[in-house]
Amino acid sequence: MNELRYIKDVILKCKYKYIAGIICIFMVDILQMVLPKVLGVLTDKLKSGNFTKDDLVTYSILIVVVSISTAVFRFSWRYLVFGVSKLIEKTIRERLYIQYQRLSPNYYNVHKTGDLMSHATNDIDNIRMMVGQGVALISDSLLLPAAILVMLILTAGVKMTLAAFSPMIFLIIVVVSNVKNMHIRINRMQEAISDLTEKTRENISGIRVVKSFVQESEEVEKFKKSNLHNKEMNLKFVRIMSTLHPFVMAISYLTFAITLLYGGLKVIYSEITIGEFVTFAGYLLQLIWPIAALGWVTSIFQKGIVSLKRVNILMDENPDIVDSDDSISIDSLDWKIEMKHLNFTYPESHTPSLENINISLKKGKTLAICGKTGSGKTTLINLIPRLFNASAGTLFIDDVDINRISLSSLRKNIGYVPQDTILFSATIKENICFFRDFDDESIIKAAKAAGIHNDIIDFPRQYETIVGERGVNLSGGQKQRISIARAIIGNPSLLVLDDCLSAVDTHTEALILGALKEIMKERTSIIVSHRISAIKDADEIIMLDEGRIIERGNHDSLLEQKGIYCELYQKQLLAAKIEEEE
Ligand SMILES: Nc1ncnc2c1ncn2[C@@H]1O[C@H](COP(=O)(O)OP(=O)(O)OP(=O)(O)O)[C@@H](O)[C@H]1O
Repeated sequence: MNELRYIKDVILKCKYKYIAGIICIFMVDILQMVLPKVLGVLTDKLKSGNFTKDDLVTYSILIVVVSISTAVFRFSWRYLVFGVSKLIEKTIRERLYIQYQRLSPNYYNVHKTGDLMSHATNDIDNIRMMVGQGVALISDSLLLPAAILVMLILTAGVKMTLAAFSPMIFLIIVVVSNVKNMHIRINRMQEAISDLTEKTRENISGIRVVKSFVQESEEVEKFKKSNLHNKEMNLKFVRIMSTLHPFVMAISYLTFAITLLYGGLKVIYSEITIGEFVTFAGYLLQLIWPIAALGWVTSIFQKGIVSLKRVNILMDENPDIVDSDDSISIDSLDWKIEMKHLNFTYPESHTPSLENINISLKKGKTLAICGKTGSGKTTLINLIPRLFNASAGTLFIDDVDINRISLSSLRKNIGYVPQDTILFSATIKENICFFRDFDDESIIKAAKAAGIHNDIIDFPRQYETIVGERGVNLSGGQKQRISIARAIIGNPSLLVLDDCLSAVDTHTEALILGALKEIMKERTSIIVSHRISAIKDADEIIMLDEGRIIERGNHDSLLEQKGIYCELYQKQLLAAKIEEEE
């Protein structure tokens, strides 16, 4: 079964446990055959008046032994089969997580987070149910009726057994004809829960925006719609199961009725004894459970297969940004960056986001990128750590085509501060180190350079303060500065700051840039900013507009050009003056 391709190795590794578990289920089923037989023999003995005290003791001991053995085998199969299912669950969850790390950033642009989260929760639960409960139930549903069938034939012959089993043909027809329908409904149920997860995630992460735009009731309405859709999808599935279950139960009782009629007649005509009839009826009563479980098993397997298919699609996905076959690892790069006639269009877009970009940035120099929102600044710098791939022959680091440099050696050398600051639920120290090994001295040095050290030592637990939902609430500017400390602590060869000082005031910005100057002196740097004050000291400044460089030079030469840069500078000067006067 190709659907099992990502868990086949774990199943094979645990095959002996699985087999032992199934043997234990079989033993439970065999032991269940003893009680009806004992009841039948006792009935015949009582009727014939041959029942002795010795019989009483023998049969009582037999029943106790059977009960204890059944309990031991029940415990064993649960321990073995559920143990395997837990291991499969853990392995597939781990593999999924590794796959999330492998996939390229663009994958996350085109797939909903709710969908990805639902793979890691609902789908994995369904797979665990299938390989645990599902396997146990299906074994029971096949082995127990098989054992019962043998015992029935031995007790009352083939004819009576066939008569009792005949209603089951309908059962098989109904279950088989519903399988496709169940598959479709389960798929829709999974899609509905993914949508609901996405809505909840979006609302929680955007709660501040929702509140500031007074959109709470609209959000509740949107959620109610999605919740209702989820309920309807679930109800459609429940409807199938609700018709299936009573039908299954009716079939089991019909089986029992046929037995009573047919078996009763046989007793009347003395073809079988009352004891044999009691045994036969006892076996048939035991048949009710596996028949009833059939609907449940079908649903567990259907859900598991749908979820496996969904997870497999994600696992089959290959990242589009990988090391090339001839990739080279360079750790001591000079970090001379060159872009030659570089054009870039996003995979899902038809309009280019960058056109004919030519840049030459030498080691130790600073390039500043300025431009209106949407002009292509972030796109340009995202090409350097290869978050997106530039076309071959357009982007070079130290004269080596970037596509030939191994991803890890490239990214390890870049200190990147993104526009959106992300801090993890951990201590400030861990957020700066980002789980790499640095001594306290380096951490403090980086924090000082990022202008956040004084803020940190004011917190009661200083560097051990937990940030995030359960910890201290940091201001936007504080988060940005921790993010800068994280980027510079590793002593990167290239420092990339993507508009990361937007949340601090111009005074703090000047302080941070002053401290960073020392660090930037030794390495190549790229700063993206809307504020002229943040970029005016750069060796080269480029102005982007609709993906093209429209002006370039240093601060003085750009002012002389009296173009857009100069206009922006005048506007910002005026705004600063007004602010000061106020
Ligand atoms: N993942 C993406 N897929 C498709 N188009 C994108 C994607 N990201 C950005 N774009 C488009 O590329 C263009 C440049 O966007 P980019 O984010 O680089 O601008 P920016 O100058 O950094 O803007 P801002 O100052 O607002 O951050 C825009 O037209 C934007 O809509």
